[in-house]
Amino acid sequence: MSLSASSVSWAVRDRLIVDGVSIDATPGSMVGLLGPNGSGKSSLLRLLAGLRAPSSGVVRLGDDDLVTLRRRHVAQRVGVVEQESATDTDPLVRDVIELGRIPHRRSWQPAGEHDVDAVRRAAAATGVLERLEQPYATLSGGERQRVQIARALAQDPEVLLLDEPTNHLDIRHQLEVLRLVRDAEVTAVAALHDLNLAAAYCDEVVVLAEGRVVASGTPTAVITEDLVADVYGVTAFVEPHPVTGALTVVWQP
Ligand SMILES: Nc1ncnc2c1ncn2[C@@H]1O[C@H](COP(=O)(O)OP(=O)(O)OP(=O)(O)O)[C@@H](O)[C@H]1O
Repeated sequence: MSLSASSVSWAVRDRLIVDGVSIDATPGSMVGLLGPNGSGKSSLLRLLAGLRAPSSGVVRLGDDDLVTLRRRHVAQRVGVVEQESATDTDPLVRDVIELGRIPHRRSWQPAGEHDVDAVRRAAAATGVLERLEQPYATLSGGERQRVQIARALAQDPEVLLLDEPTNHLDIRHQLEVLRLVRDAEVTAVAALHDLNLAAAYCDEVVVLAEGRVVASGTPTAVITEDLVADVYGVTAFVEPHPVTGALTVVWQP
């Protein structure tokens, strides 16, 4: 399923946080949102998720304007992994992942066999199967992040929106999570800070600065030494890796 934004803006009081952004995530593709702190990545993801309505412009899920769709219809199709997910109860890991099944159940229905299977599959895919009976609050930061990704996968979404899904993870789990998202049959949009990971896993990247798109396209076309200097204000060397050929960004300290 495609997800697109056309000239989407979002303002708080007089300040435009997202300013006329257009992006197009084609079915099955993985789009990376790049840009410095405060450039509007999380705000844009919330607009794409329908958690906020744009001040102007349109977000479309498939052919439909997101604001016209019922919440449940969206929840059955769009999974969201936000940066911090606080809970005010003390659930087990199993309960947290099972939340992903709620949009697929009638309100009075308890979890069925299909739901239990979906939870186990998502937990196995994210490496948290052994943690299912552990209180969520006692997990490490990286484990919590993987449980949140498991919750979104258990939702069996067609679109997955992820806000810095790798920021707490060790390198093996960073690679595993991005591989999982790329290989899942979903359209994914992920805010990422690591340009090397974005280049390795994204079909397209969109670079934001002060709420506006300053570049978009394939990682190789977009992630250049000039762009890094302009957008992040740092010097980098961008070259194909001598062994793998992958685009590699090395920082000048
Ligand atoms: N509800 C709000 N009220 C006021 N300002 C807001 C609100 N939400 C976001 N902002 C501001 O909008 C700007 C963009 O924030 P956002 O979280 O979207 O950036 P980001 O690119 O995700 O940043 P980071 O990389 O640090 O996570 C920031 O300056 C932030 O302070």
